[in-house]
Amino acid sequence: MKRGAIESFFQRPVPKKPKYEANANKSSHASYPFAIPHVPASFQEQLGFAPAKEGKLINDQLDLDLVYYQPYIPSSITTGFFEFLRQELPFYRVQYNINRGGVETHINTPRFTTVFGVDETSHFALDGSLVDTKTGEPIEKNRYKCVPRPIPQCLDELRKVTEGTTGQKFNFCLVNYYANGKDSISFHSDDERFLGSNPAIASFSLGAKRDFLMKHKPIAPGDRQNVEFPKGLKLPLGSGDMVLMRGKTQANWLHSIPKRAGVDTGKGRINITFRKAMVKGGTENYYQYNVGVGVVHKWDTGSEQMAIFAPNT
Ligand SMILES: O=C(O)CCC(=O)C(=O)O
Ligand SMILES: [Fe+2]
Repeated sequence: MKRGAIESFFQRPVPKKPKYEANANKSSHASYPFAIPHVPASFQEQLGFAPAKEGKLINDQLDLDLVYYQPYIPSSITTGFFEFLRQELPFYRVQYNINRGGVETHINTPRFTTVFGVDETSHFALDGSLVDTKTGEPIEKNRYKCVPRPIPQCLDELRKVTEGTTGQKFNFCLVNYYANGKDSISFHSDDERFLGSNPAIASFSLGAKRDFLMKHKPIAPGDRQNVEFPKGLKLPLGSGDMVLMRGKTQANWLHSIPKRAGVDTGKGRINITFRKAMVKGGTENYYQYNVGVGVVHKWDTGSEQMAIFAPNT
């Protein structure tokens, strides 16, 4: 053995034992960089008890319509489910250029992202191929520039439970991983036309607690003159919580997860949103901004961080 090799062997961190029993079954698809295990059977069983608490309506402000579940996912599985998803999903750190008022700007998305699903015009057949929703025939080869990915079983089980609770249908699952307090999402609304009017979005939190800020969009002078400008909101999203945003919320409110410094900011947080895209532009948009064209990252259990995924290592 070469000198150095033995040292690095002993210095290599020992992977932590996972907090769950692995499921031997996996979701596989040509579009996945690697197979994604099904949710452990014990988690699946516990998901049957969701929502763990009744949702609280928050609709006492102008144009705001939220249901806040504190928590939605049973607390018995939140830590395990967080660790499972962090370890088993492919993640990306997407970069892109935008043109803001003639100025070309390079954006480094300040969090890890991944996305699964396809808009209403197509769906996945059992063999994993895409078929046209109206005709049931295979879609034309050039329908998408991106390669849509089916929602893996481990997220699809949560989607089904969420559809049951909310009475809404979802065909997309977006996942954010905030590695620490430096990762964030700036104020925005999910009001793209491809979601249709008054979209319902179910947004889950797992892992570290992070503040979710909401503020009303500016009201044009002369518009709604006799209404008081609504106060902002701060929801301290904890592991297992779910916020359902619906009605006029996206059209009128912005939301963000700001950067944070100090205690607890070294811990990771996963956000999962379920949405429904109506047209193919939604599929192109979601893959462009949440998968992109860059390298795949996967959780490294030894160093306990996202690492560039190299097959067969
Ligand atoms: O992380 C969160 O709670 C919010 C994520 C979000 O707003 C989004 O992905 O559009
Ligand atoms: Fe959002």
